[in-house]
Amino acid sequence: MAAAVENGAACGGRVPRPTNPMVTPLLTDLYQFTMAYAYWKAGKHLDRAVFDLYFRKNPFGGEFTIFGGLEECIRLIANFKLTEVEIRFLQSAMPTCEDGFFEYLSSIDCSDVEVYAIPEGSVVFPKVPLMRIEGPVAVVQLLETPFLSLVNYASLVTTNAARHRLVAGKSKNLLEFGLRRAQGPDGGISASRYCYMGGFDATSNVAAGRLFGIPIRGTHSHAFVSSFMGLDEIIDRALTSSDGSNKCEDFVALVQNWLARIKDASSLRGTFGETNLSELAAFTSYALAFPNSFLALVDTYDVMKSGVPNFCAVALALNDMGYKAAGIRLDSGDLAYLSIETRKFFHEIEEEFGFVGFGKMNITASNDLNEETIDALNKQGHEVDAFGIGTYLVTCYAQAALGCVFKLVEINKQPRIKLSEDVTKVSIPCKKRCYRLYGKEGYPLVDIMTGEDEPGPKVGERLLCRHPFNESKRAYVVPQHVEELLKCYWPGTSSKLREELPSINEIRSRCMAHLDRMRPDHIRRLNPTPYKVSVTAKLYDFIHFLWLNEAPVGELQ
Ligand SMILES: Nc1ncnc2c1ncn2[C@@H]1O[C@H](COP(=O)(O)OP(=O)(O)OP(=O)(O)O)[C@@H](O)[C@H]1O
Ligand SMILES: O=P(O)(O)OC[C@H]1O[C@H](OP(=O)(O)OP(=O)(O)O)[C@H](O)[C@@H]1O
Ligand SMILES: O=C(O)c1cccnc1
Ligand SMILES: [Mg+2]
Repeated sequence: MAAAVENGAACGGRVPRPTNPMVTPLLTDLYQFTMAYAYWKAGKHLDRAVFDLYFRKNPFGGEFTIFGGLEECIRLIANFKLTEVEIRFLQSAMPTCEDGFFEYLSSIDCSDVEVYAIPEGSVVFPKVPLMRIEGPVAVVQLLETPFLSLVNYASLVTTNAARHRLVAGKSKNLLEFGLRRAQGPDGGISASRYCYMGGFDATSNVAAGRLFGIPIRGTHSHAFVSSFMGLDEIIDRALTSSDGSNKCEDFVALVQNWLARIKDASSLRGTFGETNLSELAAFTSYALAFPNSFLALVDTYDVMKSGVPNFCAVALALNDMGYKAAGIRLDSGDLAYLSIETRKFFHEIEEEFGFVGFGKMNITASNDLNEETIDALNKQGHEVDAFGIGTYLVTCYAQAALGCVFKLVEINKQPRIKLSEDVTKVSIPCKKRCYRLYGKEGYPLVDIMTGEDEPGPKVGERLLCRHPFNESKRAYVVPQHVEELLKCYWPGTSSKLREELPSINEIRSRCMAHLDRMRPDHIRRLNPTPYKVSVTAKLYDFIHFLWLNEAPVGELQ
C-alpha cells in the first residue's frame, strides 16, 4: 500500500501539473463560474461544502468498475490557480459581474480543499463515493466539471481494458492499438495509459510510452508488405550472425533455399504452391532490419498459401544466423481457424527440421476485436497468443460514458439530498465514511456507507447493512476484515497525512489484485451477480427522514 506523506498543502509544489496542458481552471462549464459569482454575491462563497463524486450504474452490462483518473484530479488541484490572462478572459465572458468577484477569483487556490478518495485502480461500485471533496462551495463547484472529465473516461476505458483482460485470460499478451481510432489525440493518450492500468501489457502509442513509461510494441502494416514488388529490390543482402562470428553475404538466397526445403518437406508437400515473392521480399527486408525481433503480418495475400510459408522460410534462415523470430500477426479472416492452421504448420516445421520450440512461435491476432469476439474465439478454440485491440477498446464502443456525477451532500454541516422521481438518482446525503467488509472466504461481501461520526464497522461484530432505498433489502454481516475506502489525497489545512500518488505499475497491480479477490460471479460476463452496496441503519433512517422532510406532500383534487 502507498505510504502517506506529509501535509499536501505544505508540499503542494511537488505534485506535477496535469499531464494534459489543456487541463486548467478554465476547463469547466460556464455555469460553474456563474454559480461561483452568485455564491459570491450572496456572501455564500466561503460556505463549507461537501460533494461526492460517484456513478450510478456499472458499465458494459457488468457488475464492477475500475476507478481511474484520480492522479490527474490531484494534479489539477495541486496547481489550481487562475492566471491573469484567464481572469481577463472571464471578465470579458461575464461583463456584468462586479470587479470584486474577479479579485476573489484571482486569489483562490485549493489549499483549503480536502479530497478523500478510493485508491486509483480499485474495483468500485455504484453509489459509493469514489471521491469526497470538501471546501469553500465556490471553489469546489468549479472542480465539478474537470473532475468528472478526468474520471469518467479514465474509469470507463480502464474498466473496458480490465474486461478484455478477464475474457482473454492472464496468459495472453494484450496490446492496445487504438491511437488512430480514438476520440482525438487526448482520447488516444488517455486510452493508452488507462488500458495499461486496466491490465494491457503494452501500447503501440509512442507518446504514451514516453509520457507514462508504458512498454511500446508493434508489428508492421499491409502497406509495408505491398510496397515491395520483388526480391531484386533488396540491395544490401548481407547479415552478420547474432554472435558476430560469421557473415551471410546473401541472406535472400538463404531464405529462398529454406522456402524450397519447406515446399519439399514430406509433411508439407502440396499444402502450398508458389508463394508471393513480393511478400517474401518484404519479410526478408524486415528481417534484415530487425533480425532480433522479426514479426510478419501474414494476411496480405493468402495466409496459409503464402504468408505463413514465407514467414517460416525467413524464420529458419534467421535461425541459421543465430536469431530467433518473434512470430506472426493475423489481421483478417477467421482468426480461430487461421491460428489453428498456422500452429499446425509451425509444428510441422518443428518436426521436419528438428527445430525445437518452433511450434510455440507467437501468433498475434487483430482486426475489430472486442470482448465478444475473444469470447467466441475461446469457445471455438484458437491458437492466438496475443491480441492487438484498437477501435472497440479505446472508443468504449459498447458504452458511451460512465455517467459519474458530482453531488452536494452537505453544506455548513447541514446534510443535503437531491430528490428524483427515479429512485436510482436520489443522492445519499451527509459527509460519509465508506468501508469494504470481507467475509470468511476472503471475498469482499458488501460496501457500507456510514455517517462521518458513526463508529466504524469492527471485525467480528455483527452489523446490519441496509440497501439505501429499498426497505426490504437488508442483511447482517460479521466482517472478517474491514477496509476503510476513502483515503486522504489532499488534506487542505487539516493535519492529516496525504497518501502518496502511486506509480502506474502499482495502480495496474492493484487493479489486477482487486479483480483476483472478487467472488467470480460478480465479475463473470454473463448475468453477473450484483455486489451489495449498503448504508448503516442510522444513515438509512436519516436519508429517509430527510427525504420526507424535503419532498412536498402532494394534493389530489
Ligand atoms: N472465429 C471467429 N469467430 C468470431 N469472430 C471472428 C472470428 N474470426 C474473426 N472474427 C471477427 O470477425 C470480423 C471479421 O471482419 P470482416 O467481416 O470485416 O472480415 P475481414 O476478415 O476483416 O475481411 P477483409 O479481408 O475484407 O478485411 C472481425 O470483427 C473479427 O474480429
Ligand atoms: O481493428 P482494431 O481493433 O481497430 O485494431 C487496430 C487496427 O488498425 C490496423 O488496421 P488499419 O488501420 O490498417 O485498418 P483496417 O484493418 O481497418 O483496414 C490494424 O491492422 C488493426 O486491424
Ligand atoms: O503495430 C501494429 O501491428 C499496429 C499498430 C497500430 C494499429 N494496428 C497495428
Ligand atoms: Mg483491421
